[in-house]
Amino acid sequence: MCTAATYQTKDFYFGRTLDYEFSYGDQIAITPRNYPFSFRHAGEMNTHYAIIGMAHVAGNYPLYYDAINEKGVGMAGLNFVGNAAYADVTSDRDNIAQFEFIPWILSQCATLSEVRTLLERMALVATPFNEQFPLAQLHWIISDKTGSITVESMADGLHIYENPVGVLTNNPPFPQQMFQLNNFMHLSPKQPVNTFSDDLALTAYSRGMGALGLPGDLSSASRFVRVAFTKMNAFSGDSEKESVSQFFHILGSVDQQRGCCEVADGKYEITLYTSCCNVTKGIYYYTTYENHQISAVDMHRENLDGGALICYPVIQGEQINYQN
Ligand SMILES: C[C@H](CCC(=O)NCCS(=O)(=O)O)[C@H]1CC[C@H]2[C@@H]3[C@H](O)C[C@@H]4C[C@H](O)CC[C@]4(C)[C@H]3C[C@H](O)[C@]12C
Repeated sequence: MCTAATYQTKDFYFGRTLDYEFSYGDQIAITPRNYPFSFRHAGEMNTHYAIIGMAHVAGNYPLYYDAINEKGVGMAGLNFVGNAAYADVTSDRDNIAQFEFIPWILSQCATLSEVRTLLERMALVATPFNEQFPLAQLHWIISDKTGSITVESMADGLHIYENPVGVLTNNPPFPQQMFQLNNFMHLSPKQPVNTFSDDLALTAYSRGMGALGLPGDLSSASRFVRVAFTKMNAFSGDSEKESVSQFFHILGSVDQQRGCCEVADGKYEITLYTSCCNVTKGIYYYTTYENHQISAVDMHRENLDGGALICYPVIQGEQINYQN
């Protein structure tokens, strides 16, 4: 399972948890402006906006999981297994392979409004990267500081939904996730008052009772409600450190601990990494399951006019700050 979220303070933040039982081998990859993209059905693109994100790099190609561009747009792909379906190539569309979707959008859109325009003539097609990497069944959240959309390519076509809550998890399809929030409209960060019955002396005997009923399990539907509640009520100072810290706390609400979600005998899904991008400033912060210290890569500390990928390894292993 995975969860993505946005957060606005002075700057705009975008990130995700990547939950799985194994890692594909990830790196923080910066695609500079003159890296040549060769799209399978949509031609060559030799100059474009710079991109930073988490990727598996295969044959010098950045297979992004989540990324932002230098203009302030963020995008993440999350599992949508059993529901994702990709189209056949047709002559009247921009045919973009599923693995090209993040580069296609982030290389040329400076705003969410430009994303919407580009999506009008795009089809997500079933062209795999290679035999080793078959199609990933995903859906996507795309955001800028003005809002978010969800993109779901299904058997009945490409769906683009406004995403007013700015979060995404996995199944079921997005309209169902949004609808189920109706069931939780009574939740509140404030203490409840007794509306149950005037004839009973019911009291709020503990802090936090306003959110009694918030689902605590790791299912995708429950994580959607939990992260939506946390994000919509999250409050922090607007400095960089306060914002980044608060963002990791928001996604911490859906953290997956090894042992709680068994996917096969003795195999467990865990939060492999959590990212938090300052989209405004082009900084990719992350923590991993084994390393709670926040690490960061700042795209603007690199020469973004280059033509070769710039990659940083994911730093693993707890960094403990001994005080004596
Ligand atoms: C496994 C990842 C999604 C994690 C997730 O959503 N887990 C939820 C599990 S569940 O549904 O709730 O059960 C996805 C996110 C991005 C994906 C990768 C990116 O799409 C980039 C390439 C795309 C290639 O087609 C396949 C390899 C790949 C490198 C993908 C491997 C894998 O499918 C990734 C890493």
